[in-house]
Amino acid sequence: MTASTPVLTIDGPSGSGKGTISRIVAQRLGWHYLDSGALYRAVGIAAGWSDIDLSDASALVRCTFDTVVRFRDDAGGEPRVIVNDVDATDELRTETAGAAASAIAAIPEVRAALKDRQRAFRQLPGLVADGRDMGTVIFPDAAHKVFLTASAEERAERRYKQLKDKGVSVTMDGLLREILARDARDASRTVAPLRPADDAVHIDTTGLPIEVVVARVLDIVVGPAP
Ligand SMILES: Nc1ncnc2c1ncn2[C@@H]1O[C@H](COP(=O)(O)OP(=O)(O)O)[C@@H](O)[C@H]1O
Ligand SMILES: Nc1ccn([C@H]2C[C@H](O)[C@@H](COP(=O)(O)OP(=O)(O)O)O2)c(=O)n1
Repeated sequence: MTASTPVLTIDGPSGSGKGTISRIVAQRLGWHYLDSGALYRAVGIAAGWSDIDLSDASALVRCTFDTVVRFRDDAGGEPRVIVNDVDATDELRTETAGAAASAIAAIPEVRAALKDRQRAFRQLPGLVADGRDMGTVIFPDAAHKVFLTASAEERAERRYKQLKDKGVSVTMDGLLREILARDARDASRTVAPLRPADDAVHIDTTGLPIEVVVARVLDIVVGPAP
């Protein structure tokens, strides 16, 4: 990692479009991509595989050190995520994994254990980093910072469509409740809470098509398209 390697941080709540926008922008810029939420999700599901209780902080910290996460490109699709040699991509995207990740992410030692692993993604020619504390804690010196939001209703609707397309059976009411609960937990924890960096550009994506958000973010990094 070098401090001179450019970083674009994209933080925001669940369903604001961080992953989608980050992946497209990283591809257009030819930069690396860090999905930091996948690391927390991976520890959450690895803890589940080992029957570790989500209230057992010391076992969760050991599990964080023991969990090996690898990202494998999938020819333009969503990268596959390999957890301890198992392709866990589909299990990682479930709301159960998201809730487990949010719970373990409130443990300061778990966050500390993942810090260097996240910073190691900072490699030339540049990095797009997506999460909750990318601009505030992991890459506070990033040259470009974005904070994405959207109304909770629209975020729940996006997640509903996304999960329905994958054949997962969910209800809008249940998803909205889960999103609001996760927002509250991520924003209220004492360590690295979900909040915009002071120097982040806010983009409210409610009603904005993906391509418009991508263009605004690219504009922040490289200036307006000719
Ligand atoms: N601006 C947008 N308008 C409509 N749908 C969007 C927009 N941004 C993202 N989506 C869709 O919403 C879903 C959740 O997006 P995702 O990138 O996974 O959000 P996050 O990483 O913030 O949780 C995906 O199905 C994605 O295609
Ligand atoms: N940098 C990060 C990334 C994720 N987390 C925690 C908090 C989130 O609710 C969970 C899951 O994050 P993830 O970005 O994968 O979830 P969404 O795609 O936004 O629904 O992990 C975190 O605390 N810090």
